[in-house]
Amino acid sequence: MDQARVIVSFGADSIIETADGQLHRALTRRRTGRAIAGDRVDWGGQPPHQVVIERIQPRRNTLVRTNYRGQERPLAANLDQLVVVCAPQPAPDQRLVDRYLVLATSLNVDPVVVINKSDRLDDHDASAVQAALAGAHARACPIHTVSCATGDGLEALTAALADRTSLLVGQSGVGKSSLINALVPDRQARTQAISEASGQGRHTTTETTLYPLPGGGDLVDSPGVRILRLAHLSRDVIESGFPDIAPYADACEFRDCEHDREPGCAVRAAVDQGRIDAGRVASLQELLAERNAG
Ligand SMILES: Nc1nc2c(ncn2[C@@H]2O[C@H](COP(=O)(O)OP(=O)(O)OP(=O)(O)O)[C@@H](O)[C@H]2O)c(=O)[nH]1
Ligand SMILES: [Zn+2]
Repeated sequence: MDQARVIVSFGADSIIETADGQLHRALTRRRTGRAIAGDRVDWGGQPPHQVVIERIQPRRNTLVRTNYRGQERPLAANLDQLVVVCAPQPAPDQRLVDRYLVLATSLNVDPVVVINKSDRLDDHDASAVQAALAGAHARACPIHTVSCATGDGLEALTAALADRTSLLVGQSGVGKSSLINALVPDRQARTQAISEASGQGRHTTTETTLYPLPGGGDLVDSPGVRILRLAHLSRDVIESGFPDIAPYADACEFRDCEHDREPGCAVRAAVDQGRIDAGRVASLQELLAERNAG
């Protein structure tokens, strides 16, 4: 059986890239289940028609989107790295950065931070960005400062992405599309090839898509993950996304302490003593509250 990588999927159809670099539209059998971007699959049939995914290889992890009812939809599989993109504009949002760091923990992947638009980064912006990245500092994440406009820092980032499958996340306008364009020089041709392979003029730009990088590794762009619900995660997973707070949380008097005004709250005490960042605690509280509400 031949092996391939799933590039994008829509319903029961997928576009797969075979070992020889060809893109084919492939069908999934009902018993095989739905393939998603990043899946490694065994396929058979007669390209370019009647290509069938016979088996989806076991996934290392699965990125899921959860709707407000708690229903999960798988978006991408086999991620190695979460690239959190931020920029001086739009102003970085610490709560969102902290949510992405928890997402990385829940997927068991390494977070990497990219500060884009270095060409626009003055001292005032730089300190606002650093403040929002308190969680990245606490977790000792690699941080790459780059500019898609000037090319500054892109070489070092390319090296950090080599041979790994990296999911790009970040708020709207930070430059995720610009980064993909800068790192995947044949992106336009690729998008064209995907739409030709898919036939029927399928609209694939809103679907989670995998882009192979010329220097090895892949980038995953997932518009669906921009709405980030984490209410389905366990308290343990959420807390392990906060290694700077976890030791104090363990010392709170109540196991389900919300680190608000509970007596014997070691987290509050640590904030008062300047040992942990108050913004980080606010992020943790927000996630725990959503969990309790959900
Ligand atoms: N000055 C400067 N502007 C940049 C840089 N990178 C991207 N931009 C600009 O920032 C704006 C947003 O970039 P996009 O790449 O569309 O951002 P995005 O994160 O993909 O946005 P969404 O698709 O809404 O999620 C565009 O006007 C880009 O031209 C950079 O390095 N420097
Ligand atoms: Zn507490």
